[in-house]
Amino acid sequence: MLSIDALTKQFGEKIAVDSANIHVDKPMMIGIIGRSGAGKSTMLRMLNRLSDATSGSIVYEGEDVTHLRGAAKRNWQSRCAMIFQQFNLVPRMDVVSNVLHGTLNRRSTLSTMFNLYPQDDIHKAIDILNRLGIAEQAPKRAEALSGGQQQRVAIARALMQDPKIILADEPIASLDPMNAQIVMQSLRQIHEEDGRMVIANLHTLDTARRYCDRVIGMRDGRIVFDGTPEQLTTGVARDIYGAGADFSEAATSTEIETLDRQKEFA
Ligand SMILES: Nc1ncnc2c1ncn2[C@@H]1O[C@H](COP(=O)(O)OP(=O)(O)OP(=O)(O)O)[C@@H](O)[C@H]1O
Repeated sequence: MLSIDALTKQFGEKIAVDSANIHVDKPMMIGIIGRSGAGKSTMLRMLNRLSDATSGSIVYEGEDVTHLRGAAKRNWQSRCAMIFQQFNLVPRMDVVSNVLHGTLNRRSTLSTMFNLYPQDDIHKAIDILNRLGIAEQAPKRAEALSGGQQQRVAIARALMQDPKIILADEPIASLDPMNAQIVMQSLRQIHEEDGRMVIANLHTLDTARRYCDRVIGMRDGRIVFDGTPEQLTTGVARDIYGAGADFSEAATSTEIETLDRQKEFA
């Protein structure tokens, strides 16, 4: 389904991603972990073609997407929608319009200029917002929402494109533990109910373990681990993070589990 072979990105002397191989044969939820600078963002950006690979290939369902250009590249980008740590919404625009922005790729310049959206798209946007539990926020300006709500708007915008793959670059890094949990649950729900593949860069181990079917560990541009959450032992994690014997998992925790424990005792 998705084959990444010897994918490499070089910035001058720096090899940000070094000959990465990832093969995925069915839609799953994949977490990419590793310390800052390990190459996680560069990997997702190459997948989405925001950044061109220096060498190697990305093949999705038999189609080589590594060198697509023009309309074919835009088509690929709408099949693998990306969400970001900082949500990338238009702050002063209302929530529905932000979500409808997800259809820009397939709308004419004229309808875009005059902000004309087909009724069907508006209904679809509201349905998606409803599904993510934020339909009542639809008329508000994006900037009036909490971070967790804004990230769900960003997910809704991505879903407008009906993507096969959702790429999430540190989707919860700016959120408090409660909102982080809601956003990760939304991504998991989209994966389970729609069968979409989700690939998320996560800077915390517990989140990857808890929500993902498969975890990929990167260190200095290389994939040093690819396995199930169960296989991700503390020893393996120490290796991924390049930490010493004093490595503490708590140092990479979003405290989601702590939050759950608090709920249990409440
Ligand atoms: N446009 C660029 N020009 C030069 N070097 C870059 C560029 N983008 C990334 N790098 C370098 O490539 C390496 C990998 O960066 P990348 O952002 O992919 O890592 P990351 O694992 O996502 O880290 P973070 O979590 O901090 O974003 C880093 O050393 C970074 O400095």
